[in-house]
Amino acid sequence: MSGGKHGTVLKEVPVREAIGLVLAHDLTQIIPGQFKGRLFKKGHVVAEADIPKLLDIGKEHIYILELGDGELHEDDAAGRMAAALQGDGLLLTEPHEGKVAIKSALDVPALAVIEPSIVHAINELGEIALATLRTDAVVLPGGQLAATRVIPLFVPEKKVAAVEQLVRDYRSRHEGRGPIGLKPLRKFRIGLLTTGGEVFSGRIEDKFGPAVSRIVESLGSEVAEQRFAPDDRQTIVKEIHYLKQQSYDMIVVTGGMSVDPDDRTPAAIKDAGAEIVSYGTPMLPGSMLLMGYLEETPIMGLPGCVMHDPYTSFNVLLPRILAGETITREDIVTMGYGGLHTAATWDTGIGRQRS
Ligand SMILES: Nc1nc2c(c(=O)[nH]1)N[C@H]1C(S)=C(S)[C@@H](COP(=O)(O)OP(=O)(O)OC[C@H]3O[C@@H](n4cnc5c(N)ncnc54)[C@H](O)[C@@H]3O)O[C@H]1N2
Ligand code: MOO
Repeated sequence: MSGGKHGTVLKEVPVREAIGLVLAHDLTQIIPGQFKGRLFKKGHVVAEADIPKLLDIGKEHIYILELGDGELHEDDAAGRMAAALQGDGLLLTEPHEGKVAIKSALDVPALAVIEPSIVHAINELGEIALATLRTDAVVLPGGQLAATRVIPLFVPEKKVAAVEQLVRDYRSRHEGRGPIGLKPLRKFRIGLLTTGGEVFSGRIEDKFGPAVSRIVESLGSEVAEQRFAPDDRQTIVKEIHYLKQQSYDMIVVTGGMSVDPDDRTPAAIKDAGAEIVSYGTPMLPGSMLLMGYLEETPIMGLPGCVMHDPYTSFNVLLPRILAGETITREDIVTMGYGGLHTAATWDTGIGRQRS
């Protein structure tokens, strides 16, 4: 018998003597490659047939728990933290093994909007955990963006009250908005201009159109029209003006973004009258990307890598634009830190070395 700080009583009972007793928490089974999840639910009354299953998952003893004053069971604590964090467009799962998932309730993709300082302050409290995606990550319909978790089987209620207070304070400073939220992506109709003499003449098949469409459609938007131009500055300018005339929500120009004499796109985007936020983006792949605005219309120049690299600066910026954000020079500048995606790394093993 061991007493918790606030009078909680935890009693260890050998599994073979536990028939008829009530489980104090969910019990997890893991079969690598096949299953990880709850084998027994909190509150389950142990029956004789359960004994071999309990022994199979390594349980020689089970806990009988009597919570003291001022303490919360892991499931209740995780549930209360998640409830404090819940806001528009979010839904919570049932507490499970001391954990609650916070998911998107939206039927469109959305941008995660997460305040890191509050996440840090909550985790600073200890014994409880809040894990989130990084802010600006894309959350698909029904996708998860955060989870609350309690580390011990029971925690002082005042820890949970401290989380609730942190979130309340944040909300009062931000018109009721919580530190974890979603910005739905709008459905954009995009005008696409593909440059390159080798494509224009039919020498090679266009691979940019399908690549851009796939990315754009995965976020719920569409390429409404695709035009083609040779590597001629005046023609590219004329085509950009044509797309602007059609009132598309955004203009994307592909190819001709680097340093060859035939790379006319950046100069043409400027000549078309665009305000250039940045030509050059400190991220690899996608360093030759251009971000600008033609009046209020976002315009991007996409380098060749977008055709064949699965994750480039286009994947970082496009969701933010679809969420209605205006990209600033500072947004571009800060992409360099953490922006190297071409190296083979130990944690993913999926990167490739490029020159
Ligand atoms: N000396 C340097 N070389 C390169 C630099 C650099 O800064 N200095 N930058 C590199 C980076 S980063 C990229 S990305 C690539 C590509 O840049 P571009 O956007 O200028 O691409 P292009 O030169 O127009 O074409 C490259 C390659 O891709 C083919 N292509 C282009 N468009 C299409 C299309 N619609 N469908 C199919 N294939 C297409 C094109 O035929 C070329 O083979 O430059 C690096 N090099
Ligand atoms: O713009 Mo390049 O893409 O860095 O590969």
